[in-house]
Amino acid sequence: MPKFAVIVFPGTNCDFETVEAIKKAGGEAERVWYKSSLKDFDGVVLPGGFSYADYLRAGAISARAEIMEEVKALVSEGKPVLGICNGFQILTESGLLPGALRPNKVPRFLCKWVYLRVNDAQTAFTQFYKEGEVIRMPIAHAEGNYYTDSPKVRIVFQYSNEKGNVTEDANPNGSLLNIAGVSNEKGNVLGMMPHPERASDKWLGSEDGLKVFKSMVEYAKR
Ligand SMILES: NC(=O)CC[C@H](N)C(=O)O
Repeated sequence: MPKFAVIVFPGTNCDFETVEAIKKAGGEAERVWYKSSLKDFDGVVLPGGFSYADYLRAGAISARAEIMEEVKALVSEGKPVLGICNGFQILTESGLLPGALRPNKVPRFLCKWVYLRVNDAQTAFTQFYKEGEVIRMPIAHAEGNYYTDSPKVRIVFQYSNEKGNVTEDANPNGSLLNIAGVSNEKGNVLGMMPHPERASDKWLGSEDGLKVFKSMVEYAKR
């Protein structure tokens, strides 16, 4: 069974839920304090929260922690690395994903349910979805306004309406092309602002996020 490290920085707050979601998806998972080592793990999840209180820019300080060098090594070995919300911010700040997450267009914290269109079902985290599938998950962020000028990016999730139309109305934060999640060219690093772990059981209001973890667990078995 593949084993995942869920890295905990000072201020991380979605680590327990993320561990539960990975276990439900059939993997093993452990919370790993950022001063530890990543030996013996088949993949990594950087969960959400407010690491270092979003000081300077969200994710900027965590991105410079020593453990991120180990994360980079795992990425080059082809292992799956998922960043959720603050984790996505850490991935862009560390250069593991292109682009940046700027303050929301309306500069305040947004907490609400959104619809997403799956644009790329070929990554390590989306192989169990269908291209064009519409899924529902919560967002909770102040700095989720994604921008990039890099062509080396795969658009994985886009904010859409219920029918899957990628419209301006459906864009909560001003992201370029309604981008909610991107991966690297190889498809083994995914960053996403919506929270799949908060949509991983019916009693949470949706289990549409579970396939992110199921896909990742399956990919890590290879
Ligand atoms: N839920 C989160 O991970 C929040 C991320 C970050 N602290 C922000 O507000 O943008």
